[in-house]
Amino acid sequence: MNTEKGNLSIHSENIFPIIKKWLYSDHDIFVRELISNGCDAITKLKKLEVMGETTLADDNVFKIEVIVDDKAGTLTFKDNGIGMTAEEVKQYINQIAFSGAEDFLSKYKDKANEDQIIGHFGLGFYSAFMVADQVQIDTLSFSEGAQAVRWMSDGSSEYEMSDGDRTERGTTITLTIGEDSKEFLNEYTVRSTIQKYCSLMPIDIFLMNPNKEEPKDENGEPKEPAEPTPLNDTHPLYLKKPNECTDEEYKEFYRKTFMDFKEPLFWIHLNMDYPFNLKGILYFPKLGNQFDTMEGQIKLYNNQVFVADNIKEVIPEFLLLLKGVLDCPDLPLNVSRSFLQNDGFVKKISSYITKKVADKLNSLYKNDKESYEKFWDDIHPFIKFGCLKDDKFFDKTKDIILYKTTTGDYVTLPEYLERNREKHENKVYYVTDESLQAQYVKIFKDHDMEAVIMNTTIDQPFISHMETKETETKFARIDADLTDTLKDEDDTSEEDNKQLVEEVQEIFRKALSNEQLNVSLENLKAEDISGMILLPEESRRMQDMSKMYGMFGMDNAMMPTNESLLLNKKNKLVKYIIDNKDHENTAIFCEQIYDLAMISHKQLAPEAMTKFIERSNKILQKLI
Ligand SMILES: Nc1ncnc2c1ncn2[C@@H]1O[C@H](COP(=O)(O)OP(=O)(O)OP(=O)(O)O)[C@@H](O)[C@H]1O
Repeated sequence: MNTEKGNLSIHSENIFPIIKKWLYSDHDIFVRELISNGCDAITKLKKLEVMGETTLADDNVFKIEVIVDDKAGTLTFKDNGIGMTAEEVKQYINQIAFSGAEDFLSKYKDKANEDQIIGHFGLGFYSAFMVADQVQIDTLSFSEGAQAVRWMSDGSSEYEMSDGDRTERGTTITLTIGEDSKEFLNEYTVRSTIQKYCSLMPIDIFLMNPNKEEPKDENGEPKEPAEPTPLNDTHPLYLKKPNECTDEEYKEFYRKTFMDFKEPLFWIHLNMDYPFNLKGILYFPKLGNQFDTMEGQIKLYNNQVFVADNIKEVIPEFLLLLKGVLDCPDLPLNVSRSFLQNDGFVKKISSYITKKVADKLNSLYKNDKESYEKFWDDIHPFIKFGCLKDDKFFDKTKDIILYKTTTGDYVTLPEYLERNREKHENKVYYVTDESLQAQYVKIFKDHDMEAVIMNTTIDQPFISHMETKETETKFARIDADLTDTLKDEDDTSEEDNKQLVEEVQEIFRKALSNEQLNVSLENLKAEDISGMILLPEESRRMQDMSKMYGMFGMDNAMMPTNESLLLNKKNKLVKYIIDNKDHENTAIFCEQIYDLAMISHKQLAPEAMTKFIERSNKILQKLI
């Protein structure tokens, strides 16, 4: 063939700089594009062999080699696939590849980042120019008597084609890396890029570096080179049938894929062929400690080619808290994200995944309740978040939501309500901080009562959600009010009691110099409790909200607190105060009782704490 020069069918001379800039954020995807072209070329040849169209040598081993040569300034992708004839290069590279790129650019160039297409599928061969000043193709078609072809372009929309000298079937694509993309001449960068995009591709990928010093043995002699190992796993576990996979294999796949050496709790193997093709494994990770934010990672693949992490248009948001791999060849990934969001097919996939997750949780609850309870502390934030986000998920899981009680066991809401019906009907008492509220928990325990532990960030919105769904049931924090169970009979008449309360309130207000203080009096069964702070549930929720949102600049101190001091009429100290209003010790008793009640309600402010310590010391000294 004579050397042929031509013009690519691209209208704008400036197309390369535009696309380079536009794709700047992840221009490493050219690695994925060129390697997956190599995989396709090999897959096509395999198919031809199956069809009897060609025979392969007995020692034929399919592979893709990536060669980083920093001295020559090149990065090379070599496959032994189907190859191309001169005609095919003209058709596929000069026309299809470039017209594809032009089409891509005209569609997306104005949309900038906010509407990027998912993972830039469809960019193909052309993406090489994002990093290369020059691209050379050397290819030899599998067809008998084919002539090798060389094609070159410097990205200026002109190309040159001539006979090539490749002697083995397949294609080599050599990129002369441009000045501002030199990182792709670094073996480590190339390796991690291949691992990012190609770790599950179906053909073995090897990385070579001809400039690497040969390893030497202790005598300084060159060592026998180690057998090269591929960078990828060509048969990812999710392709196997679930009943053929062992627990160890699932754990191993998890470790390898997420570099997480904590064992996952359990997993769901998705394997669907109809009405759409979806395979994958979702793992429920173990939370490291309570401070770990739940941050999952769902890797999306298209026929074993990595697309992107955590695409919330395809995967329901709450599932992004899990870790997993999903491979869906049917997804229309070369469209914009906003299209995906509104696509009925994508919605079906997403609700299928949600259903599978709910089914798995239900079957675990039914068939292995012991493990389910054991996992609960790790999985509950995820389930609760799912309930808040997705009504269907809530409907499917509402009966298997557990509540950890202060007695240490796990119960469902109906179970809790049933076993506490006598003491407080339709009311769930909860603890948000076990150590801070220890005093209240103790009182509950002393009276054979139980509260549930709701101590994570998700619990407050979850409680509100439950109250809208289960309108009969009310939730109250353990220090919100006093149940009748804690009170003893009181034979004081209402009128007398009212008067007494007013008197005691006056004494306390004076002692504490606090005219706003609300005091109430009850006959508590536990005599040794002098006082408790009660804060109505609604007021506390308001306070919490204002703390959370900073209440639009509103000063927290301006929020009415509505806290009230409940005094125990049966307690000796309280009795003493009532009988000795004017005694010199009365004020100090009032202050101390108030602070003690406050301490088991919330943390004292620094100033109050200092006073409390000083006063406690003074009281002790009086005992000498
Ligand atoms: N390594 C290769 N071996 C054989 N043919 C190739 C190779 N690379 C590219 N081609 C041919 O060039 C064509 C265009 O490649 P390009 O990567 O631009 O698009 P594509 O692979 O068809 O689709 P996509 O845009 O999804 O990557 C391919 O369809 C294929 O026929």
